[in-house]
Amino acid sequence: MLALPPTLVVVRLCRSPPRGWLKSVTTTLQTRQAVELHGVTRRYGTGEQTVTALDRVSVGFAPASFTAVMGPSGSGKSTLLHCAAGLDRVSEGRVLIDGVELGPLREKARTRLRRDRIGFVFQAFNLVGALTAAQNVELPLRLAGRRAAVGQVDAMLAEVGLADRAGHRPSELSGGQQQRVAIARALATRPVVVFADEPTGALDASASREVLRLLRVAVDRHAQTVVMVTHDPLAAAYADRVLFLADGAIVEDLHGPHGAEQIATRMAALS
Ligand SMILES: Nc1ncnc2c1ncn2[C@@H]1O[C@H](COP(=O)(O)OP(=O)(O)OP(=O)(O)O)[C@@H](O)[C@H]1O
Repeated sequence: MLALPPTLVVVRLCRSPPRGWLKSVTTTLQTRQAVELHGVTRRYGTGEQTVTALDRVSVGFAPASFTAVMGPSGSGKSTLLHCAAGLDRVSEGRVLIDGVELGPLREKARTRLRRDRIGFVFQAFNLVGALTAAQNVELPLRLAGRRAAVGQVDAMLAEVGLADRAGHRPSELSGGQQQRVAIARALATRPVVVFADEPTGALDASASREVLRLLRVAVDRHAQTVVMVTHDPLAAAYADRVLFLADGAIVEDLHGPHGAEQIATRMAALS
């Protein structure tokens, strides 16, 4: 079957006299964003204790793009990620994943959408300690009520270079290997978007490079969208775009690949 690109096709039909026949058909092709935030505000607390963690943020993340989100501590990076992923409710504004607006969804539908279209990678790996690497990778499929196709889990593990570790539990793997299992798990359902919160924060330089390479492969080979929070300019240099946050707002949107030094310079200038 022909795989259509993720585009939104808007067809406008205009009725016109005298016979009510179709006068014109206008077809507009417009690229749909994998993730969209429109005027998103997130406040915590009430009264004088109110903290505005995100302040009217509007941003879109294109299909098959890799974005790094940077900014000083407390600037709203994790809040942005959690609101975009539907893990946190927004105070104002709208969030769309793959064209579906999260706001009106009930919790069950929201969970299903997260399960089917979103992958997560966290700094702390968050693997299930009692399960093997293969069982961890298969978990999101099982939670979605699906069974992995024959060889699917092995293929995912091979893709992250861990074909020979399928039967190992997380405690028997290094930090870098655990994070690679977490990436295989995040990608198992072939989600539209992968949100990564400091995925290299707990890793050494060589394990970090491998994790970032795998996220890059998800974008370049599988056309997935990656949004990654990081403090590390070296990690951000793997992205196509760097968003800088300050006080809950986007203060710079750097497009195109940039070197780590350039990113570090921008970051220093903004903080
Ligand atoms: N559940 C919460 N209750 C109250 N305030 C919160 C909550 N979560 C975040 N905040 C506040 O919102 C602001 C943004 O927090 P957030 O965690 O998004 O920042 P961050 O840029 O990810 O920081 P860091 O780099 O330190 O992880 C901070 O001032 C934080 O204290």
